[in-house]
Amino acid sequence: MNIRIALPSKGRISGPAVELLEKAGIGLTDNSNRKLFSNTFDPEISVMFTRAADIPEYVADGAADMGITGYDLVLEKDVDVEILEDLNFGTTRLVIAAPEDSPIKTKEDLKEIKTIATEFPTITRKYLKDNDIDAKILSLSGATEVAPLIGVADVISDLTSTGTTLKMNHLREIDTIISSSVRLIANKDSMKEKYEKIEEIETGIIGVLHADGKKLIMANVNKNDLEDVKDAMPGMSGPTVSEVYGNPNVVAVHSVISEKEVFKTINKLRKVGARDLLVIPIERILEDIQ
Ligand SMILES: Nc1ncnc2c1ncn2[C@@H]1O[C@H](COP(=O)(O)OP(=O)(O)OP(=O)(O)O)[C@@H](O)[C@H]1O
Ligand SMILES: O=P(O)(O)OC[C@H]1O[C@H](OP(=O)(O)OP(=O)(O)O)[C@H](O)[C@@H]1O
Ligand SMILES: [Mg+2]
Repeated sequence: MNIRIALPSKGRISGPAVELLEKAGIGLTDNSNRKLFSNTFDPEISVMFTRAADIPEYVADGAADMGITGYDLVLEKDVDVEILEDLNFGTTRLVIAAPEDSPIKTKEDLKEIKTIATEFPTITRKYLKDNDIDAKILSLSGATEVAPLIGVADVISDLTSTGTTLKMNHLREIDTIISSSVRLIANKDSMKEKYEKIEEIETGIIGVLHADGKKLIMANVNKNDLEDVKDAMPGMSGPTVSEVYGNPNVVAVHSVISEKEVFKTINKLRKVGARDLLVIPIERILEDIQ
């Protein structure tokens, strides 16, 4: 069962997409720059590199069985693909923004606009229609922020994440059209014909997402201290307690904890008598550990 996955060839989401596949065990065997295709460690899985914006169409028409790209781009292309997972990177919002000195200050004021400049005409057109705003769309392919400054549009719709670009261009947010992040998508026919393999890939990726920000913490404790140690472990699944061979008074405990809890937990554990503490990175979690 051969599966082809479309990955972004450049831009901010390209590196993280490749890294996610690698962590899921689907490393690329030939990732030299500018290659359009690569095989992976799994002989049934290959990847193709294209612009992020083209991935929704390639997946929809079956040129690729699966893809990794932004939700904004899937909506903009208005194609029918299966959205499998939110991959939690490339997080951004498509917003309407107006110059700081413009009379357009609130969503209600948008009724007054004549032109809106955007790289996302499809999504923006739908927003205008849903909100009864009668304005012309100026479709641009980048640097949308300059449009109001040079007088070709009253407002823009553009992506923002930190807000720096809007601020630098003296633009003020008026409304959020959509929130977006990177998604794992699949072709609908492939979902039927190659479900088993697609599910394997999805499971591998989910495992990496679950492991994100988690550590395995291990320690030896005297049996007498076990209750205190259990209380000190914020454990998502436990803690798990195992016998230490040859030492009947000591047990080993381990637990999966959030990275943020590590410092506090180690200190607590030491105070209640835990020793031989280990904090270990986790690559993948294949169970639903809560
Ligand atoms: N400032 C941002 N913060 C987070 N994600 C973003 C940001 N800008 C764009 N993205 C997301 O990155 C994805 C790819 O965008 P795009 O193809 O424009 O790549 P890029 O990193 O902007 O590179 P380039 O525009 O130079 O090709 C889109 O889904 C988009 O939502
Ligand atoms: O809120 P911020 O963190 O400033 O991010 C927003 C900016 O990021 C994107 O541009 P990008 O860097 O992709 O450049 P581009 O316009 O050339 O695609 C987007 O089009 C905004 O201009
Ligand atoms: Mg960009």
